[in-house]
Order: sequence, then structure tokens, then C-alpha cells
Amino acid sequence: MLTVNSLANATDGMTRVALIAHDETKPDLIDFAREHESQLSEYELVATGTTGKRLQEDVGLEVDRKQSGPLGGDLQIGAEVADDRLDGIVFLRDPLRAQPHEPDISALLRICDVHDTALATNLASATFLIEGLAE
Ligand SMILES: O=C(CO)COP(=O)(O)O
Repeated sequence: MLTVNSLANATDGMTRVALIAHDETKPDLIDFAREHESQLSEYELVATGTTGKRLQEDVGLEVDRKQSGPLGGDLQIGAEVADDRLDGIVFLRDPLRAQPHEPDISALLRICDVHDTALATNLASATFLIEGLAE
């Protein structure tokens, strides 16, 4: 049976959001983060390694940086989903290029469905997710 995880489930009351992007989609994620910087700065943010570095350096956001995706970062974020620590994930995947760590990516997407955690994999749905979190 699936567990239910509402948009405001944070275990400690603080909204916690993961931001992840593959190399080709990082510019889109950085633009998205700049656009929503004031809202995102209110949240606990977690990101895979290189994405997190860009968010810190290019946008100035405080980010809990995990390993880079190919080195296990997706799995670390998946573990947070399994612990119901995350309220939402924006994961701008590159739909046109295969990734060496595809099994890790699939695992992350799957555990989001198991735990009913909000997951946006493109900019249009990311906008809905971020607007939903603000409500
Ligand atoms: O590969 C990734 C997600 O699958 C992202 O990793 P980086 O943020 O380290 O580039």
C-alpha cells in the first residue's frame, strides 16, 4: 500500500526541497532558482553535488550538498524521500542523453512514487510544484 505524503509533510516543520539537474538542464534550473530565489531561500534545500555548487555560487542559495549524481547523489536524496524528509523534488532530467547512473535515477523516481512525494521533472511542472509549496 502506498503511503501518503502531502506537500507539507516536513518532519521538523521546515519545508525541505531537493533540486537536481543534469548538465544540459543546469542552466534552466539556475534560471528557475533565480526566478524563485526569495521563496527558495525560505526552505531547506538539498541538491546533488554539482547542481548544489551552482546554486550556491550562481544564485547564492544555502544548500545541503550531497554527492554528485554519478557518485551516488541521487541515491542519497532517494534515502531522504524514503525517510519522508522531503516535501518536493525538482529534478530537471536531460531527456535526450543517456546517463551512466540511469539505475540510480530510476530508483529516485520510483521511491518518489512509493512515498507519494511531489516530483517535477520539467520546468512547467516545477512551476506548479513551487507554487503548490507556497500555498
Ligand atoms: O547526475 C545528476 C542527477 O542524476 C546530477 O548530479 P550533479 O548535480 O552532481 O551534476
